[in-house]
Amino acid sequence: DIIVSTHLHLTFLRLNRATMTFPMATSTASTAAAASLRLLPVPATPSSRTLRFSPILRRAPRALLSVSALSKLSEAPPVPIPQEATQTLPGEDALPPRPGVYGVFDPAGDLQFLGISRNVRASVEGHRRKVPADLCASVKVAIPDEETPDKSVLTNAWKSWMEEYIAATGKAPPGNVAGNHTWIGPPQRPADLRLTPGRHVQLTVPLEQLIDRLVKENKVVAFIKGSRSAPQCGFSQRVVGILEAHGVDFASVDILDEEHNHGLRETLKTYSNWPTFPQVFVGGELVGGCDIISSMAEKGELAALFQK
Ligand SMILES: N[C@@H](CCC(=O)N[C@@H](CS)C(=O)NCC(=O)O)C(=O)O
Ligand code: FES
Repeated sequence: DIIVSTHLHLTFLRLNRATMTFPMATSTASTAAAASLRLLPVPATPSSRTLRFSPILRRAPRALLSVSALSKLSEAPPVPIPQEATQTLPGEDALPPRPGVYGVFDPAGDLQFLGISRNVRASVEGHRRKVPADLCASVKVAIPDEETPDKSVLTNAWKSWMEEYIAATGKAPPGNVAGNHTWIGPPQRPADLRLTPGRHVQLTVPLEQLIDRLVKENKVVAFIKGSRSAPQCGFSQRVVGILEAHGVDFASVDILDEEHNHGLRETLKTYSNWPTFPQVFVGGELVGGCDIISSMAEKGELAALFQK
């Protein structure tokens, strides 16, 4: 339910605080701290749009629905989060199950993470379970007036809080810095490719033809034992590790997946004239298996190979 992406580059928008409008896509003011950040993309919205955000005021749930300016991060009231997972979270007035932005603070009051969520309450609950308790002592929340706000409304509110924090401290919250997976976990790996939809579907073309198309349509393909996220053999695991460490954008095919790749294990040996797995193809040609890829990596030859 957390929709913050850590893979995309962020450019900050200058915020016109007098009118509380965000001149969209007009400014790329980035700070030194922002340069080291890889956070949310700037949504391509053509014109200015007015944000209507209100702070969560404890014991004043109606304030949620009033139309007022987005509270500043520094001024939003903190909602304490009980440390014990068995203790219930503060009420839905303070922590609503609604779309919004939130900042999580450690016991010293330092901001650890700024998030966007379609359900702020559920996200905070999730963090409380997964993140060490000493990072999660209180939360500040801003919920838009609309029940189902546009993603750009949330994104802009998040940016405004982030901008305020960076202006005040010169750095991003630790949990939002690229590579920190404490709060939103590591990026998902792409799924393994499958030659067929399943054994129930009768093939109308020979398997060789499917292999041929697959290795020609995908620049780099690794045929491995097991899936990319859970290789079933040390040789395959090693090759996946090397490709990932080099940031190679590659497709993987599990030759042990008899349901979707039935017959591939033997047919590929004939197709490539290579008796073992893994097999790495680049531009439709077999480069080699584990030994070859490992030695190329050691000699620093992989970058050139994958640039071709
Ligand atoms: N020296 C090989 C090591 C890989 C290997 O020996 N693979 C074996 C065991 S996983 C294999 O694929 N055997 C054929 C088979 O299992 O069908 C390389 O560089 O890739
Ligand atoms: S499956 Fe045993 S060495 Fe690869």
